[in-house]
Formats: sequence, structure tokens, C-alpha cells
Amino acid sequence: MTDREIMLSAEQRIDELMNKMLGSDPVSKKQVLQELKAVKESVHQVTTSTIDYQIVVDNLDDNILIADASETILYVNKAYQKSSGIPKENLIGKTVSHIAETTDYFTVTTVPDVIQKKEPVMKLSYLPGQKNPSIVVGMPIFYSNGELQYIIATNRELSTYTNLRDNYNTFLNLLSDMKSAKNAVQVIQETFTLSEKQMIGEGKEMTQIRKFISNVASTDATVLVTGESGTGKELIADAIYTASKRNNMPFIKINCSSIPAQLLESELFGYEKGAFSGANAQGKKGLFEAANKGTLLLDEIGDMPMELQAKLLRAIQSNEITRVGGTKPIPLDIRLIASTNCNLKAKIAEGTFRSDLYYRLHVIPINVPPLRERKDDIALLCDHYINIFNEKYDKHLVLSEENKDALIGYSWPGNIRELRNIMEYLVVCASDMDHLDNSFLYSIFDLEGIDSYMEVKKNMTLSEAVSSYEKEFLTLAIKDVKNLKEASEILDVDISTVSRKLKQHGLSLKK
Ligand SMILES: Nc1ncnc2c1ncn2[C@@H]1O[C@H](COP(=O)(O)OP(=O)(O)OP(=O)(O)O)[C@@H](O)[C@H]1O
Repeated sequence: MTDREIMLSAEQRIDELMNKMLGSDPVSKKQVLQELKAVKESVHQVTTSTIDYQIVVDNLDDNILIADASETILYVNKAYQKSSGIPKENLIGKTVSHIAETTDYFTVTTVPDVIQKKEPVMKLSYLPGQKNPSIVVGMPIFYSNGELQYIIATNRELSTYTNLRDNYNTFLNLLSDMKSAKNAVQVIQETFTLSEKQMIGEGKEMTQIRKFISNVASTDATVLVTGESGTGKELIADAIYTASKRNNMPFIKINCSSIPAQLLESELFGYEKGAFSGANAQGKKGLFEAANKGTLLLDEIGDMPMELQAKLLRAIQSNEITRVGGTKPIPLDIRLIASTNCNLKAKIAEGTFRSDLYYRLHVIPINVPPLRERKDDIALLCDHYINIFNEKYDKHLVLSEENKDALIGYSWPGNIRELRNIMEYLVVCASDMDHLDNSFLYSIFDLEGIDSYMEVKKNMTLSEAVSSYEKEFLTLAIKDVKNLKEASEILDVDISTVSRKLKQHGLSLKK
């Protein structure tokens, strides 16, 4: 039985009892008491075992109005009275249409529509005194025989939903910021994970860098590694850490440009509890604290926001940090390595990098030259990566001397990262060719690197240079050409000349 049915049955029993007492049949006092006791028990069951829904609905934040099938208002909650400014005594017992006619509160009402349609109705309405529209919803409640019993009308300011959506978007943004912050940090606990990566290069530049690494590794001096992207700055930082006496302590690598600026400070320096909304209630250790006694690599330091540069400078100068929202300095013992592919001097000149920080970091500078300036290493690096990828993909690619000359001639704008990628591509895509033609190599080179390739060819006679240029020019010109006629049109020479020139340079059109 529902609570309502229990109460109705109790009411019915009391009526019967009263009729009995008033009727001609005599009823004993004992009998009356017994009956009343049973009624009391069933009422008690309802009042003690169920939630007092009236209190709940009274205190809901949504405006709630309940009307019956004749539009008569039966109930309004506190929120409704507050937002309408009409006390419940002026509403209860009146019809919705009457209130709509006599007050300006009901500009839009759903109750008559629900009565007419016998289905939920939703409308937008401006309630007096509200800047934003509200969503008004009317819900029908039916008796078990399908007759309309009540209409429950609720309304809520639309801004609540839009705020919710904005909060949700903020939450999503925060989540994606946190994800990118997580990816921007690498924590190395032991050296062996790094030892797989060999540093290749026997040329004078790499020999000097190796010597430098072995000299500085044992000290705690700050190192600033500069060089173009892909030249091996991170590998050098790894080598310094591996050879240092801190190699059994954590090595934390942070890519400053990948952590969203608004998170960088708290990621680096940590925060105290309650420092900002959304923060962990207990506060959090920053990466500086996590790297204590170990090594910290600040990669892409040139992208660090100016405000944080001041805090970083203080931390380096005083060997202590203060968490965001905190006042207590925390002493630290960290070996710092910074790296960048930016020209920090130029950044200082344009006012985006602090010169005092630059000089604090520039204690031991290591500049890694681009690959085009250490050509002696190119063939070694190619062989190194070809071996690695041959083994990985179970292939047997061998580069010819001619291939190596072309690879040495290329200017590698993406440096060793590009070389590594091209070697992987060759092993995967060209190891089944009978002969790896240089024209295939040119076709996968970055055009930027090919342009500079032309500039770097020195120590040649004019006719050698012309012939070499002609070959490369033809290689590029016929890259996407299907037949000799098309090639002759592009080059503006007759077909027999194209054919002769291609033969002379050992080139052929793509099948
Ligand atoms: N001397 C080297 N011998 C073998 N591989 C190298 C050498 N230097 C770099 N590499 C490889 O080249 C790739 C790029 O190196 P790394 O990430 O250290 O460059 P980076 O200068 O830090 O680049 P970025 O500035 O873009 O972060 C890596 O795969 C690395 O292992």
C-alpha cells in the first residue's frame, strides 16, 4: 500500500468508528480503544518510516507549483514564493489563469497547456525582476485510471544551465591542461633507461662536446645546452646526468613550452592547501621539490613566461623555493640543466627573456652545432640508425657510397631527428628495392634542405657543379612526371634532349 492509501484507509476506519459510536448499535469503550490503537499504528508507520516529502519540496531550490486538473493552485514551495514575491496565501486556492490576469508574475504559464495536451510542456519565460530567461516546465501526473491528477510546474533560470555548461567547459580545459602538463614531464629514477641511447659522432664537434660532458658531469654547475631542434640537446642532458654523481637520484625533465602558462608555476613550485580553487585540498609538491638531491632539466627554457623567470631566478640564487600560496621557504639541492633552441640573446633584446636569469644559467654553455655543420658524423649516424631499424624490422638495407654522398650533401634542417626518421622510412619502404636510387632519396628530402644543399657544394669545377646541379634539377623536375612529353613541356626542351639527359645522369621516370 502507498502512504496515501494507508492514510485513506485510516481515515475510512475513523469514519466507520464514529458512525458506529453515533449509531444505534452499542459499542464498548474497549472496542473503540482497540480500533483507535490500530489506526494510530498505521498512521505512525507512515509518519516514522517515510521521508517528509513536504519539507524536501518546500526547501528545493527550483520554483515549484502544483495545481489540480482545474488549474487551481494547491501548493507552492518557498523558492516559488520568494521569486514571485507573492505569499502562498494569495496563491493557494486561486486558479493559474486568475493569477495570470491579476498579477504580472505569470507572463508564461504551462499549466493550461498541460491540462489541454495531457503531456509535458516546456517554455521559455521572463519572470519579473529577472534579467535572464527561465525555463518553465509543466509535468502532468495521472491517476491510475489515466485521469489528470496534478500539474507540477517548475522553473529555473536559464543562466544556471549556461553556467553549468561554462563550468563544464572550464573543467574540460583544466583537464586537457593537466594532461598536457603530465606529458610535458618525464621522471627518470634510474640511469639504465637512458643508457640504450648512444651518442654517435666522431667529428671534432662531438669529440669536444663529449670532453665537455665528462668535465662538467661531476660538478654541480648549471649547464645551458643550446642548438637547433633535433640536434641532440636532450641526449646531452641525459649524458650529463648519467655521468654525474647524482645518477642514482631522480632526473626530472620538464618541457616548459608544453605546460600551459597558468599551470606552470604550481607544477614547478607546488602549492599550499587552499592556494586556489580546484587545487588539491592537501596542497601539492612541485617538480622542484620532487627533483631534490637530483637533477632538473628545464627544456625549452626560452618559452618560460617572464613572471616565472623572476621566481626561477630567486630559486636558483637562494637554493630554495616557496610554494604558491605559501610563505615558508623550502631549501633545495638541485643540479639544473636548461636547454633551448631559441636565441636567448635575441629574446633578451626583444624583452622576453631576463638577462640576469640568462647569466645565471649560462654557467657552462654547450652549443650543439646543426648537423649540416658536422658532416663528418652523417655517414656514421646513417649507419647507426640503419642498423637499428634493420634489426627492428628484420630488413637488410645497405646504403651505397653514392647514397651516403647524397645524404652528406643534404642540409638536414630537422637535424638528427630528421635523419633518424628518414633512415626508418628507408628501411621500411626501400629495403626491398634492388638498388636505392638517389632520386628516391631526393624525393623524400625536405625541400628546405635541398635548397641549401645547392649552396653547400664546394670544391667543384664549374662543369662538375653544372652537371651536379643539372642532375638534381632534373631529379626534382621529373619527381611527379609520368612521361617524357610532360617532362619536355615542364623543362621546355624537346623530348630527345630530356631522354638523353636522363640517361646521362642515370635517371628514369617513375613507372
Ligand atoms: N649524437 C647523437 N647520436 C645518435 N642519436 C642522436 C644524437 N643526437 C640526437 N640523437 C637523436 O635525435 C633525436 C633528437 O634528439 P634530442 O631530442 O636530444 O634533440 P633536441 O635538440 O633536444 O630537440 P628539441 O630541441 O626539438 O627538443 C633523438 O631521437 C635522439 O636520440
